[in-house]
Amino acid sequence: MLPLVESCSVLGVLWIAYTLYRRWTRISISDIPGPEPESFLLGSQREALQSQAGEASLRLSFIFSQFGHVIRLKGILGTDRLLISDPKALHYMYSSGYNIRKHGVRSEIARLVAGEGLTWANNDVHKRQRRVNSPAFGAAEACSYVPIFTAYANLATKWKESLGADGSTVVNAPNFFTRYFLDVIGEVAFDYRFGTINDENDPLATAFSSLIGHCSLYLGRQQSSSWDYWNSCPSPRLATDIAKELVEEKAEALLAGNNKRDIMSLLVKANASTNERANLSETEMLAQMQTIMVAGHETTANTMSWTLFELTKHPDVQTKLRAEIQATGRAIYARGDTEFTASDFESMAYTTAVMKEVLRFHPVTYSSLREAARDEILPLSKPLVTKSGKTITELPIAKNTALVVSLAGYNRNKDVFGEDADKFNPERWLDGSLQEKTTTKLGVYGNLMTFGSGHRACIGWRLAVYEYQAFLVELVKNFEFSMDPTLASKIRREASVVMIPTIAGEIELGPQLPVIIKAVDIL
Ligand code: HEM
Repeated sequence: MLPLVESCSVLGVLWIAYTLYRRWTRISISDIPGPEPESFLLGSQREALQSQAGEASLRLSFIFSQFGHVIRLKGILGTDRLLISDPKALHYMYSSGYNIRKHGVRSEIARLVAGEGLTWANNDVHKRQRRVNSPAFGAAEACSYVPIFTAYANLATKWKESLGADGSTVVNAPNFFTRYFLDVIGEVAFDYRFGTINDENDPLATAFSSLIGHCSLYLGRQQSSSWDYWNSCPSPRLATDIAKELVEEKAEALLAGNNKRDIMSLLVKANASTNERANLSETEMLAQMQTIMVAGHETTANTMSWTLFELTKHPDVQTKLRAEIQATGRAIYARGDTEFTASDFESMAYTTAVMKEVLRFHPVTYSSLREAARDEILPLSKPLVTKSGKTITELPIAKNTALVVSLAGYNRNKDVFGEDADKFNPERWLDGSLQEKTTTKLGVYGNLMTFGSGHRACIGWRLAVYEYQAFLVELVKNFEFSMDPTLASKIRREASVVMIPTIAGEIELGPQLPVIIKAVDIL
């Protein structure tokens, strides 16, 4: 047997030879400009994980704006990956089906958190799962949930009970919204009452309530060992057990001819009418429910928190928004109704503009990781100058190249959203300039990448938009929002699984956004 040193030397030589062979024979992206990595071992990973959400992409996009919106980043052990916010490249990627697939690492994380559901699946399995899920997420279904959204949003008036002598109080927005949006998704998805708003101790709510919010602070920032991470997570087993009972209950209701409209009942129904080879197994069905809970509550909850943050910074926007909400409210009253409907929501141009601007400026899912399933050529919107001085309009990439899609970077691309794309300005959605600028269509809402694009775009986006609007309308109708300026400057866009507000220096305290609220006289 060879002594250890000699064995290691042989292995080392083989590894170097293999690396050189790969370098000579494969398409290389090493000529694409990018920042110097912090070290060979970590590449730019630490910067990407420790800086604020989207910051790396926004800053780097700015630095390399003369080269276009594709940047090479170093991963661990010298591996290359591309950070992309170029509209044409993204359009190509998102219309390439599974040739540009979800990255294996992201699929694995999705499997650990939510099981083998939609966010985990790839290729034919994803296609099959998506087909069964789709009927539960159509436009009509989303509209039918508006009364539920409005009823829960109404409960926010409870804040009035805690106003102090000066007529104001401070609420930590993310804590509040996480509980509210969990209750809403419980009802819409399962027809199940979690009761977290009233601090009822429901076991399923406990299992879900912080699955992303709390755990992802660990996962995203890698501040602790994976052991700490799993210790901090609520029991996925418990969630599965309860989901199992619910699926059985829905199946029995379906057999008894009881047509319920919650997502799980619609899913059970769609599955029952799909032929056996194309339907979901029991494990897959349970994973869908876990997936919907995970994907569908922290996203909307944090979007609502970032909305309040912007409203505190822009009192003028708040005033204009409230005026439109009150005017629409009066029109609803005049026709003899009491609640906003989906078509009332759609008629509110300024409110919609504010929502789109928040979704553009604060995409809570700020990046997405893909990989090329085969050698590809990415078209570019603008010519890119490589490090060796070549100008290219197409970028060849090798099979398995990791592609970091910067949703945040694209949403602030000046070629798409105008020269003031770095500013929060709802008016851009009303002055007509965006339509003229936009050449490449992406996304499912407002040409934004906030809900992703293509065959893996957010399946719950319609539902999310109505839910978001119901809460925005109710809150702005009832309250005025402001913030202590010393705290406002300390708010961080924390790069967790979703973008969470925290306070600089107090990250270990979890999500924080202390907003001062005051009751508004309802006209
Ligand atoms: C503001 C709220 C939301 C935002 C910003 C958001 C964002 C996204 C994004 C960006 C993706 C695509 C990720 C990728 O490309 O890999 C996605 C996928 C997904 N979203 Fe949402 N989402 C929101 C709300 C919801 C809601 C309310 C639900 C369910 C009720 C939901 C369920 C899903 C599911 C199941 C997927 C996976 C789709 C697939 O892979 O086929 N989302 N979401």
